[in-house]
Amino acid sequence: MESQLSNQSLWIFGYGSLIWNPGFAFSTSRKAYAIGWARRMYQGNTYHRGDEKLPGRVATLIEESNSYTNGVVFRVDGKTAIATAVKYLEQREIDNGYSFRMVPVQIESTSLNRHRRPTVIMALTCVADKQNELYLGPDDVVKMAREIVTAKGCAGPNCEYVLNLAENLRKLFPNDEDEHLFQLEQHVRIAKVRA
Ligand SMILES: N[C@@H](CCC(=O)N[C@@H](CS)C(=O)NCC(=O)O)C(=O)O
Repeated sequence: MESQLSNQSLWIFGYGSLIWNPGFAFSTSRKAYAIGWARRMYQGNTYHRGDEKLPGRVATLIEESNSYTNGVVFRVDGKTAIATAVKYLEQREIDNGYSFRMVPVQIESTSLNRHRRPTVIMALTCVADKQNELYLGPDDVVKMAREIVTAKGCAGPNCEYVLNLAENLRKLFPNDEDEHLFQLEQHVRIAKVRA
C-alpha cells in the first residue's frame, strides 16, 4: 500500500456502494471492468446494512478467470488526496472485513475510434476474502432475499443496497448481465412485497 501512497495519482475501483457513494474526493471517473473477478453478495455486514443479530449482505469480489466485474474507477490526484481517500477506505472497508488489492481494470474507451484498444490500468480496490470473519458466502437465493429484506444498519435497509446496486448498474451498463445480482434483486422484490 505504501508504494501507492507515494504516487501522484491513484485509480480506485468501486463495484458496490462506492459506485453511488464513493465518499472520497476524486478528479475524474470512468466506467470500467475488473478482469478475472466476479461480483457476489457474499460479504456479511454488521454496521452499514446489518447488525450483530442479523448481518446484512454486501458486495465482494471472487476470483474467476473467465469473468469480469463492471463498476467505476475514480482517479485521485495528489499525495494528500490519496492519503485521505485511503484512510477513509480503511475506516469504511478494511475495518469491515475487506482487504486492499491492486487489480487490472479495463477502462471503457471514450474514443470515437472503435478500433482503439481499450486501456488497462492497475486500480486499488477492496475485496472481502473468504477468510474474513464476516464472510457469509453463497446460500439459497430465497433465504438470502428474506434475510436482506429484514436486515438494516446505520446506512439503511440492506434491501436498499441491493436495489440501488442493481439499478445503478443497469443505468451505467444497460447491455451487461449480472445473473447473480439480478436474480437476487428479483427475489428481494418478491420478499419485500410478501414481508
Ligand atoms: N468494496 C466494494 C463494496 C463496498 C461496500 O459496499 N462496502 C459497504 C460495507 S463495508 C459499504 O460501504 N456500505 C455503505 C452503504 O451500505 O451504503 C466497492 O468497491 O463498492
